Amino acid sequence: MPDPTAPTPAVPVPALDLTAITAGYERRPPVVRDISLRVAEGEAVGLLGPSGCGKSTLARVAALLHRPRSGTVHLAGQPATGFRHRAPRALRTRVGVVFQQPRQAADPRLTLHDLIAEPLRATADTAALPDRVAALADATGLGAELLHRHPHQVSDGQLQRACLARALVLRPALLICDEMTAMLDASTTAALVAVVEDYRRETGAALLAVGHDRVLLRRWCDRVEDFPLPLTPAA
Ligand SMILES: Nc1ncnc2c1ncn2[C@@H]1O[C@H](COP(=O)(O)OP(=O)(O)OP(=O)(O)O)[C@@H](O)[C@H]1O
Repeated sequence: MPDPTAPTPAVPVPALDLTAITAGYERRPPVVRDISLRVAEGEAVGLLGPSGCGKSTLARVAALLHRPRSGTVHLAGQPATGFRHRAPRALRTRVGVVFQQPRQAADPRLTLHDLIAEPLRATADTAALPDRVAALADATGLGAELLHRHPHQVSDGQLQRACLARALVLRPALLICDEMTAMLDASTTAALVAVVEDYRRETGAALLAVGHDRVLLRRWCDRVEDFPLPLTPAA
């Protein structure tokens, strides 16, 4: 007989819980229909699918950058949808995102240093800024000289390193990599994957990695899902 006075074991709270997400653009038909996906605390999930199937749209919903038409997003058990405008900053900063095209993502007016530092400047934690930027530049393989350059003065690979450093600067509990390595050569891909793995080992952060490369995602992730996903959340 189970002991009724025994404490109930804590139910693990997923890092990300997307439930019945439908999302699209303007008045067009939705590109994501009734999709659910759960990423457990500390888990790395790969999301595979052909071009145009809606993976990036779902990733943007998960990153709280695109408002779904219906469905809910929970981050570490906290509802992150249903707000009148954007989700509160405290929720948005729990997620770090890296996109495929660093030139579209990076503000061309900022030096790489400021690109990395900017999210931290908006917090009360500015004292940590020099050390955090230096450590991330080091981890991502950006030499000090590169940090003074602007995006047009560096290669795509160098800019993507800076974008990854920026995504990690607030130490997110969930990192979303949307085709992060699609434009990169094999050695830069390996270097950036290693940075993410080190970060996850150190912090226990969860990962949602979106891409086309099944071999890479299989190697990188605990679980790989094909898009469209099952209509019920993964166990
Ligand atoms: N800002 C936008 N405005 C209008 N339609 C969009 C927008 N972004 C994406 N779409 C459309 O939504 C659909 C899904 O796009 P999405 O980028 O989510 O797919 P994807 O699976 O990530 O593709 P890829 O692997 O090529 O990046 C496509 O038909 C695309 O044309």
